[in-house]
Parts: sequence; structure tokens; C-alpha cells
Amino acid sequence: MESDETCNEVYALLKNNYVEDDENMFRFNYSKEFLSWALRPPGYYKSWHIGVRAKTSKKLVAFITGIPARIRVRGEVVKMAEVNFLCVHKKLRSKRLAPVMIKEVTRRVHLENIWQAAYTAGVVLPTPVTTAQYWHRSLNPKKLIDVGFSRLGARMTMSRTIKLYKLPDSPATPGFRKMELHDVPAVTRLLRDYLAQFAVAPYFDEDDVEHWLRPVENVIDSFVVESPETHEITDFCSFYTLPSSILGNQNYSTLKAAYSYYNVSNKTPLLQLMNDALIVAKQKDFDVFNALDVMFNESFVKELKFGPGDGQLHYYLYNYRLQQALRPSELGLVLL
Ligand SMILES: CCCCCCCCCCCCCC(=O)CSCCNC(=O)CCNC(=O)[C@H](O)C(C)(C)COP(=O)(O)OP(=O)(O)OC[C@H]1O[C@@H](n2cnc3c(N)ncnc32)[C@H](O)[C@@H]1OP(=O)(O)O
Ligand SMILES: CN(C)Cc1n[nH]c2ccc(-c3ccc(F)cc3OCCn3ccnc3)cc12
Repeated sequence: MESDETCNEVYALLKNNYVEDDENMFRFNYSKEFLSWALRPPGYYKSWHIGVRAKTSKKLVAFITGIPARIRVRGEVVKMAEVNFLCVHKKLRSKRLAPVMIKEVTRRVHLENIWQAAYTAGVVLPTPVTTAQYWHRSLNPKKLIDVGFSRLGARMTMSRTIKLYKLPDSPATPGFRKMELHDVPAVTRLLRDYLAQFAVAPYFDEDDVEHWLRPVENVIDSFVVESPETHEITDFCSFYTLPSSILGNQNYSTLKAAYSYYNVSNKTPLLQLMNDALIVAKQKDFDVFNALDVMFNESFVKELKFGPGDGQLHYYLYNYRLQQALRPSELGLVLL
């Protein structure tokens, strides 16, 4: 088991050296409990959590991770490594350390007889399978404008903007409630059937659903719609917590962001389900709710007052050739 001390070192390396937006105003600040959740799913390999320490100082200066995942690509379920958290300390950039990290995680994945990988990046690398746009829905517009995340619209006042993004105090859908452990079997059935309609998606069993979708405070929030009449679970929505450090602002240090994860709309219209997700995210004091235009997300972003982000997220498969490229709407995979 990685020691607490090592977890602290990984947290600090990422907090100070991980992904920033194009204008270097924000940097992802994954929490320790989030990293523990993200890196220890069922069947994980500790050997796939790879760090490099400086020779004399012993300081952690680079990191890369893999976790095992069953990914269905069209009709075929493939055992893959999901590679993530590639990070080289800012002082050691452009020394070709990244290819070394990638080669080493590849070598260790091969040792477990796994030959494919999936990953995403904001940068263009040899051959994305698809490219997703990200969208942001303001929940705390005053703070977002104060920190420079968004700008006051033309001919808009601050009070008019606050009113524009105002949300009801509680969800509209009858039977909308927090997911609990006993919902795992029903949510597994619901999610597996729903994800079957996308060309690429995770193939979750009940252990996966228990790990990835059961609520964990400040990490993952998930909700079910339980029909008040039949007590059947008809719908599901979830979002994960990923704050960003605000670089160089006097009044605020952290942006509290929710990221749309997996949502299943069967009986409840997706628009209403996602509006309820926005409502509970606002209740939990998130500043912004983010979503990629994967799955059916394009169908609600405009109507629910999301604005387009200023970048893209490219999806990659390693050592797996897809006959034809995908549209983001054919993608049922969200990586952390
Ligand atoms: C069968 C299993 C297979 C498993 C493996 C599958 C593949 C997994 C692949 C990994 C998936 C990770 C997914 C993931 O974690 C999610 S994407 C987030 C990546 N991390 C960050 O952006 C954090 C901030 N940046 C850094 O720490 C450094 O800039 C990094 C470490 C990014 C590059 O360090 P550096 O000091 O700036 O640069 P050099 O060492 O001098 O190296 C330059 C080379 O690195 C290529 N590069 C740059 N960014 C990359 C990126 N995001 N993926 C892949 N490659 C990337 C670049 O194209 C160039 O290649 P080329 O010149 O040869 O063309
Ligand atoms: C996915 N996972 C691999 C992390 C990751 N790596 N590279 C990235 C590039 C963009 C996004 C992203 C995905 C969805 C979204 F709504 C906003 C995003 O970035 C905004 C810009 N930003 C960067 C840091 N702080 C703010 C994530 C990532």
C-alpha cells in the first residue's frame, strides 16, 4: 500500500505541476481522497502507480499511473489500461522525461498481459479517436467573473447575470435521491443497458459500479430516480468533484468544479435530470458544472445555459485500430 506520506507527495506534485488551462490561470487540484478513489479501483495494480525521485533530494519529480478497465469497443470487450496523471515537475520539463514515463508504464502493463490503453489529453498527439468539446454552466457567476473564469456578458449587469443563472432550491423530479449501496444491482443493469448504445464505453460489473458510482463525500456524487409508485430505479446521474487552484487572485484560491460523469435517462427527460444535477451541485456550493459533449450531453448544454469552453479534450486508444473515427456522441467513456 502506498504510504500516507507518498500520497501526500503525489498530491503535492500534482497540485503544483499538473494541468493548467491555456491561459495559466487555473491548475487542477485533485484531492488526496479523489486520487485514492481514482487509482484504487477493483483489481488495481500498485506497480502501475509509477513515480520518479530525484537522486540526492529523493523528492518526487515525476508520476504516471495506469488502472485496469474493461472497455467495450463496438461489440468487443477489451482489457485495457487507463493511463492518467502523467506529470513532470516544472523544473524538469523538456528533458524527454515523459517518453521515459510512458515507456515504463507500457512495460509494466505488458507484464500483466494487457496490450491496449485508453487515455485523454488536452494536447493533440498521434491520432485521437475523437475530440470532445467541454462546456461550463455557471453556478456562482459572481465568483467566476471575479476570478476571470468568465466575463460579464455585453449589455449585462452583475445582478442580471446572477438572476440568469439562478436555480430552484430543490430537484424537480419526484423520487430523486442520493444513490445508496443497495442501489448497486439496479444501477449496474441501468448503466450497462444505457452504455450499450455507444461505440466505446466502460463495461462495468457490480464491483465496478460500487467503486466508481457510490457516493464518496467531496469525490463523487450520484443520484437515482426511484419511482414513488413502483420503487423501480428509472434514472441515474452523477458528477465528480475536481477543484482547480486559482493562480494569482487576491480574494479566492480555489474554484470548486463539478464534472458530469455518467448519466442515464430512461423515464425522466435528460434535460430535467441534468437540471436536477445542477440544482444539487449548486446546493453543494459548486461554482461551476462542467460537461463534455460526449454521449447525449450536446442535447442539454445550450438549453441549460452552459457556455462553450475554450479548449478540447482528445481521446486516444493505444494499439487499437478503429475502422472509422468516432463522433463524440458515440463515446460513452469519461476519464478523470
Ligand atoms: C499497452 C499499455 C500502453 C500504456 C501507454 C499508452 C500511452 C500513454 C501516453 C500518456 C498519456 C497521459 C494521459 C494523461 O496523463 C492526461 S493528459 C495530462 C498530461 N499532464 C499534464 O499536462 C501535466 C502538466 N505537464 C507536464 O507535466 C509535462 O508537460 C508532460 C509530462 C505532460 C510532458 O513532459 P515535458 O517535460 O513537457 O516533455 P518531454 O518530457 O520533454 O517529452 C516531450 C514529449 O512528450 C509528449 N507529450 C506531451 N504531453 C503529453 C501528454 N499529455 N500525453 C502523452 N505525451 C505527451 C510530447 O508530444 C513529446 O513527444 P514527442 O516529441 O516524442 O512527439
Ligand atoms: C481528463 N483528465 C485526463 C484531465 C485532463 N488532462 N488534460 C485536460 C485538459 C482539459 C480537461 C477538461 C475537461 C473537461 C472540462 F470541462 C474542462 C477541462 O479543462 C479546462 C481547462 N483547465 C485545465 C485545468 N484547469 C482548467 C481535462 C484534462
